[in-house]
Amino acid sequence: MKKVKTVEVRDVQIGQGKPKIIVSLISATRQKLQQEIEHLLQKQPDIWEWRLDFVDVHDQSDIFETLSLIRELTFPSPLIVTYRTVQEGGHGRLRSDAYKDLLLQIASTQLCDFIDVELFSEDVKDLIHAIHQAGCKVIVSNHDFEKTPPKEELIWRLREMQFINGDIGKLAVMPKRAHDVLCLLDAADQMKTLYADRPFLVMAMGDLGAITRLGGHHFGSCATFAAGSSPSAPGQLPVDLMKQLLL
Ligand SMILES: O=C1C[C@@](O)(C(=O)O)C[C@@H](O)[C@@H]1O
Repeated sequence: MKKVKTVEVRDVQIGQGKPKIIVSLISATRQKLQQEIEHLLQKQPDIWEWRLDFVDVHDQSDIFETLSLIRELTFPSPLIVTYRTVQEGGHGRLRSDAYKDLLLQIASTQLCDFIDVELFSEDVKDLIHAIHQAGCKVIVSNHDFEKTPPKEELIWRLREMQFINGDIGKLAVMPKRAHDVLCLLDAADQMKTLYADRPFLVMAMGDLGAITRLGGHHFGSCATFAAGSSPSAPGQLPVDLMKQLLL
């Protein structure tokens, strides 16, 4: 087994100890986001994710003000900003250049710790490098909302995420049968045993995949996503339930 570098943000060590619980914020307005955060603060998630594809990103000064507020309310917990594209199950419709510009603008604000970059985005390696230069860490992600690709493909994607220098890799698939869940967990276990030199996380979505959200850490997953006011992906459980049920 390789030595896994942990990723540290203030006093949160990702890749060590308990799996970190990440709560996804999906409200569409600043006021609702504020209410959502105030409600969730008492549940003490480890990490926050702002799903930027749920808001209108055309007014950038508005986005930066909202980001600044989210940062203030959630600090010192680590904050991830994610703009999930429609190709990967989100609402984001920006074209490639605008997607890259947006992520770089966000990174340069220094108001978050991680930016999510989709593995199959254009010039992904350069984009990751530029985000690093701007002082932000990168979660490289890939989502298949239709199916679970074969195990070898899943391992290839996880390895590629670290090869292109993401700080953390993240893979989400949709299982159609129980065997798909086993396939994902098997891929994670092999990744952990043979290849991983940094943290990664995997999840199978939907009810069938819920077990991967609750017990994925036994197979190498460093964190798990929980729902804020409502789930940002199928199968997410509310934070408090997740805390009670983690296996
Ligand atoms: O990539 C992920 C994982 C996720 O899709 C899930 O299945 O929990 C939820 C998203 O908000 C996050 O960006």
